[in-house]
Amino acid sequence: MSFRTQPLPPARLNRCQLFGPGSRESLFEKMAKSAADVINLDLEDSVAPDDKDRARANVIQAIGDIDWGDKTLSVRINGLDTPFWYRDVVDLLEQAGERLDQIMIPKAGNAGDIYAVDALATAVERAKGRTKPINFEVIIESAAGICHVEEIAASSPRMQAISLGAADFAASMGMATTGIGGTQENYYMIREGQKYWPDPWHWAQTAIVAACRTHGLLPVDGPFGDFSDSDGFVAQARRSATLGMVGKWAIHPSQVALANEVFSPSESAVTEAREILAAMEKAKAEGAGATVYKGRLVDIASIKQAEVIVRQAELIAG
Ligand SMILES: CC(=O)SCCNC(=O)CCNC(=O)[C@H](O)C(C)(C)COP(=O)(O)OP(=O)(O)OC[C@H]1O[C@@H](n2cnc3c(N)ncnc32)[C@H](O)[C@@H]1OP(=O)(O)O
Ligand SMILES: O=CC(=O)O
Ligand SMILES: [Mg+2]
Repeated sequence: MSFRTQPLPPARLNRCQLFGPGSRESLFEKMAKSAADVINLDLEDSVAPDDKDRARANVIQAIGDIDWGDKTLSVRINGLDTPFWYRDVVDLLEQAGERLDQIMIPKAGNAGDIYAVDALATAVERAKGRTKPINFEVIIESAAGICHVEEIAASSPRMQAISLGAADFAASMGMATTGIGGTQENYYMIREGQKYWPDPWHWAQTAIVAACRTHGLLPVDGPFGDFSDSDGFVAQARRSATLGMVGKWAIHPSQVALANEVFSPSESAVTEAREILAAMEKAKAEGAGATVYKGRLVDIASIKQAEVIVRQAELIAG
């Protein structure tokens, strides 16, 4: 046990991040009116190379023109291996105004990548007298990224969240699939003639959760490409929530309500968590560190588990 206290992540909702291409401005109002907690206007992989300048200009215009309510507003910039990213950072920070909360850095490979964006963002903020420092969120979606996830999580005080990007991650790892997230047909075990499909994303997710929890960031599950498969989306999201992730991307509006539902604790879970806290209060008053709740052990660790659920319920209640 370390003597350091584990830092809490930013106290804001991140149950669903809705993405839309910066080149499709007809979607922006719809995104703003959605029930997503976070909006990601994309300048990266959903925008064709010839459309990058137009998409950047659209996004800058929309950040100022549209009422985004109390959503966290984020723009995904282009990767550091492209000629586009520095212009994304400079123009966003010089022209987009203070409504922009966050920049999403894709394909981060090590802490140096975040340092580079931090240095540029800091220079532009100082030059322009921007008073609200821009936050960062990062996508882990490469072999290098997952190898260096802990140093990436620790890389800058601007860091708020890390997502798993299943599509690029699969490509970088050389995984034999074109699916984006979810169950993979050929990733199965067999016992007595029965097939069973484990989760190929599990280890990368847990590595991200551990890095995020160590450094007080929000761990987020990325895209689920087959937006016609709502059962598959929910199953993936439930696994992510069970592992400690706080939310999931939506790449289509049909996924927003599903993500919000999975990442909001149910009434019965909140009631049970509150009852566990009450049972432990009673135990403490009686000088005990452990007691029995509904026939099972609860102890001081159970308080921390219950608090995770109650904290999320309180955030949702506002
Ligand atoms: C691997 C990655 O990097 S994922 C992240 C980057 N990718 C993206 O940002 C892609 C985001 N998603 C999209 O671009 C689109 O949803 C697509 C291309 C997948 C599908 O688009 P469409 O064919 O227009 O979808 P569809 O016809 O089902 O849309 C239904 C309605 O939802 C709207 N809609 C579609 N996508 C979005 C969105 N992302 N946000 C808000 N509204 C949307 C449509 O405008 C349409 O509205 P209408 O009923 O008022 O006409
Ligand atoms: O950027 C997201 C991904 O899955 O790749
Ligand atoms: Mg990607």
